[in-house]
Amino acid sequence: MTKIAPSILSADFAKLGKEINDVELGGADYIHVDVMDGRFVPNITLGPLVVEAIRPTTKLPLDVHLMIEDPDRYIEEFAKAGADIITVHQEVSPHLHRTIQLIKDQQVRAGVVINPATPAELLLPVLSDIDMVLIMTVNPGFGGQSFIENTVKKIRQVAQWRKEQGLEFEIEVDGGIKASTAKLCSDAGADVLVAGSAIFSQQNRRQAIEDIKAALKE
Ligand SMILES: O=C(CO)[C@@H](O)[C@H](O)COP(=O)(O)O
Ligand SMILES: [Fe+2]
Repeated sequence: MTKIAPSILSADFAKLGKEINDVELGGADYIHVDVMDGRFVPNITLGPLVVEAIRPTTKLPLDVHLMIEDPDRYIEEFAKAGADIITVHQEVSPHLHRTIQLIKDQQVRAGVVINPATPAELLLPVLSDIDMVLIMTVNPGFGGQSFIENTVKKIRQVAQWRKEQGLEFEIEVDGGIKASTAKLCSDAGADVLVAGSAIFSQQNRRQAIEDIKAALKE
């Protein structure tokens, strides 16, 4: 069953706990937390203190997407704050095995993210070491951007490698996911769909989540 991970980047930050509760009751599977440093990406969002503050508000896994330079420096802090999954960008992780090990040392699920212009082949050396591959379907930094269709072939490629190698990592996609793009990704092999604006821009979050799930069945 395909999972839905609402991205709180598009939530009302003045009432984050309530927003998280709303999507949890609406059928979300993970809570996706976008951490941006104003360097790797132009935007600045939140840090471990906010992760710690939202941790008690939900039973769902916190899926922490680090869009920061030098992620190794902050992995332990995010883990202690309550992250269940930490994903780091390939583009800022020159010692990827070491970074993955740092995450696993914290008993947290480890994932690697690639930008739309980063070739999927760069994941091959670490595929057997990770719990998640996150394929960006927009350039990271902001919510509400348009889906880049050219990324779908990378989802298919990673899903094929997973099958050939008998691996079990999840494939997550992030950016521009709504009812019309969700099925493309899920048909290509994505197991977890991150959606920010498509869910939080709607008054009825349960309906927004159900609309995405319904589109997968068409
Ligand atoms: O990581 C990011 C953006 O960099 C995402 O998680 C966005 O928050 C997704 O927002 P939508 O494209 O779904 O509005
Ligand atoms: Fe994200």
